[in-house]
Amino acid sequence: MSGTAALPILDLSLANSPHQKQQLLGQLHDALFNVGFLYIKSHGVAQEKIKALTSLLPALFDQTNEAKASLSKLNSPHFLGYSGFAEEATLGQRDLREQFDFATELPVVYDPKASTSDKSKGEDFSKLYYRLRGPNQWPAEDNVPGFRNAFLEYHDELQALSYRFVHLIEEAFGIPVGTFDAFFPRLTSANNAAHPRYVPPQHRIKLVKYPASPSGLAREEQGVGAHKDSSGWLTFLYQAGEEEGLEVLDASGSWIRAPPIEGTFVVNFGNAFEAATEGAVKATIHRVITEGPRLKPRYSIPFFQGLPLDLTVKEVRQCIPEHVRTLRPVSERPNSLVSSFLDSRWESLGESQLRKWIRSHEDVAKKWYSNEVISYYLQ
Ligand SMILES: O=C(O)CCC(=O)C(=O)O
Ligand SMILES: [Fe+2]
Repeated sequence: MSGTAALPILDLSLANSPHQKQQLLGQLHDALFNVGFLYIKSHGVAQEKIKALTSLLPALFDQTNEAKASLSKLNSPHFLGYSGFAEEATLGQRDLREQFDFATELPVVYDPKASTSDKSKGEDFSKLYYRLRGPNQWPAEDNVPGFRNAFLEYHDELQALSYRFVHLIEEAFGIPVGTFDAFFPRLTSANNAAHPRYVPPQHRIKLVKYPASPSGLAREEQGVGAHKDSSGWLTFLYQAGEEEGLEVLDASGSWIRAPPIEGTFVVNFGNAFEAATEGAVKATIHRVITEGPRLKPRYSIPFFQGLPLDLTVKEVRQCIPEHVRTLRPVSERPNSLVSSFLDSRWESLGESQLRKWIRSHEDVAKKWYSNEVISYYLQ
């Protein structure tokens, strides 16, 4: 049974007034360290850009099966593209949803033969995990007119929001604004000239459809099983429409509903964030269920803020003072912190991401990666 205890809703416009900002930072501190899940409103993302993308979701999913199959993730060593209904599983059970995985539109960089002279410029793309980075599979413009443009504009808005929000987190942590900026170098010519220490990250955006179930269900069905987000640093989830289903596990082990609230995004923290803060901020477990009749499909759009693939959790930790990392007593830190990040083999984000994608999409992995690589990451 799920509860209805309210999750915090933070009004980001309070950041514009020096007086009210302290109130916002106090609420953010509480949401970070005590709740691990929150809504944000007045977030500055233009409503018409959200609408431009969400209004195309029915057309995107209503493409013919043939058109969708032509965009299958199987075509992509970057694990980008379409996964059909119930093709993925969480906790050994099928997730009753279909989805498109998109990302920041970027060219392939992986170069297994990168020379040492390239390395001296900080451009060594020989590591296998750089193969995760690459371009999207776009639907044909005739099938979903305007999609590419709407997606790219939405992406840019969300990227900007995610960087603004990281600045607020820095303030809530009591560390200088801009501490994490090195992880998010902007893709500008000026930056390229200066060779930033890290390669700008690729963010991932999933477009998800949970079907209608007009007759209701005898028992709860799994839209997506209980999980922590493993794709990024922060997640900004847009729930399009009024259909419910998202639930969050609270500290006492009860499921709390997180229904769509107009004009908001839900924000939560990924595994890397939990590992970097040594569990002071939790990657809160959440799931999507279908309970009873749902007359319309439910659409959602999680934006997973990426990090540079060569960044290690140790490097991030060095930017977070000990007094922040130890805010949660050892006894309350989640056991799952013995996550892949604490195994030195997967310490860099790229290693842990490649492991995650190979484990969750063995069919794609088999097509693009060697048996040796697959068995290494499946151990
Ligand atoms: O669809 C939703 O509301 C949440 C989806 C989700 O948690 C995920 O894809 O990681
Ligand atoms: Fe999630």
